[in-house]
Amino acid sequence: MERLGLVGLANAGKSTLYNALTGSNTLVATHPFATTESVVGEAIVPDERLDQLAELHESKKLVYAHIQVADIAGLVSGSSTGAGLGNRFLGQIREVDGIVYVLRAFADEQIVGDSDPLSNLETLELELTLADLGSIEGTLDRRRRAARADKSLTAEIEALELARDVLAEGTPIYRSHLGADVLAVLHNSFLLTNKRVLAVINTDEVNPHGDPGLEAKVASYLGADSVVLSASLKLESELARLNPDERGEMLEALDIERPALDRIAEAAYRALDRRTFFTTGDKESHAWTFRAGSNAVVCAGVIHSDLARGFIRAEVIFWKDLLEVGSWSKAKAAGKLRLEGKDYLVADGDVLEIRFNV
Ligand SMILES: Nc1ncnc2c1ncn2[C@@H]1O[C@H](COP(=O)(O)OP(=O)(O)OP(=O)(O)O)[C@@H](O)[C@H]1O
Ligand SMILES: [Mg+2]
Repeated sequence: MERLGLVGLANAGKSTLYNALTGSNTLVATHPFATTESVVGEAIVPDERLDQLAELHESKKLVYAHIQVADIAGLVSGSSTGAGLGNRFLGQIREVDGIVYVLRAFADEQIVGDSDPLSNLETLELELTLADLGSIEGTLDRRRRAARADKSLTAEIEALELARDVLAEGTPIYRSHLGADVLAVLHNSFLLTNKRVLAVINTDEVNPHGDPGLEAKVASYLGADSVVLSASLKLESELARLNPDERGEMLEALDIERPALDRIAEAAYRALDRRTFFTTGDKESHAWTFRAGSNAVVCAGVIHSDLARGFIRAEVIFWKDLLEVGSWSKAKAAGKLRLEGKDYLVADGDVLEIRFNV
């Protein structure tokens, strides 16, 4: 399962977000470095399409997609050289597939820390970039030594040098414009900045909608297709604890259309290139996760390896079309189910039934 790491300065609100996303109860405290060991939990990726499909078929069970979330110890300026909790948590960041920068914008004199999201972001990026620079220089040394006996390493060394130059300028790999061939080489280097990033600006409770101008600044800093969201994570964590009725009332009173948590989970899922197909019926409606660009056999294998092994064909209808027709059996009777073969590229939102024989 894909894992998202929450990265931020001490007291930025990472554990608050972690608890809200995963329904956990990890320590949230006003003192910095409350989190010393990273913890990993699972967050539901809410999906209204699944809700509607389940309603249509009166499914007894609903299974949402999930992503893993890791709460990581706070960074400080100098972390890459061992300050604060130092290098320990850098290893924890290495293990995640994508990073959520938690940027503090809320002000509270009782809680130490800087409330300027852009300067938060600069500090965080610099630490990750310096850590990458150190590790890539180590790799380069080793590869150069190995290359004396093995000329086939020349191309790899050139790619590493390009990445080193980018990092030395203070630019993280994710906004470096390095070519795909270089990125492919870097894949083996387990860098911290060679990952997808998202940013969450953690606002004051009185201002849950945030500041669009600030959001735009953070987005332009992070680069063209970056995702930046604003939320008061304290408020969100309180909302997450309410029952659905109370939550609905509260959201309405605060004029919040969708909880930020839902938007964060969904944006992270998409940023990690995850997509969803569904299976649905009276027993169960199920959201299955696949990597964007997968074909029907690969998706069949997500459900069960037997379905991939014995794949014959897939019956497919887009979720919206299924809702319009009224049910799977009506869609079948009306000839609205498409028959697709192994190579069919499954679309986000497709409803599938796999025909197979083992
Ligand atoms: N939007 C907010 N408004 C006001 N207070 C907040 C907000 N978000 C978090 N806090 C408070 O800030 C403090 C620090 O939060 P939290 O423990 O989640 O930070 P953290 O990033 O996990 O810190 P650490 O790096 O020390 O583990 C807590 O007291 C929390 O209640
Ligand atoms: Mg914490």
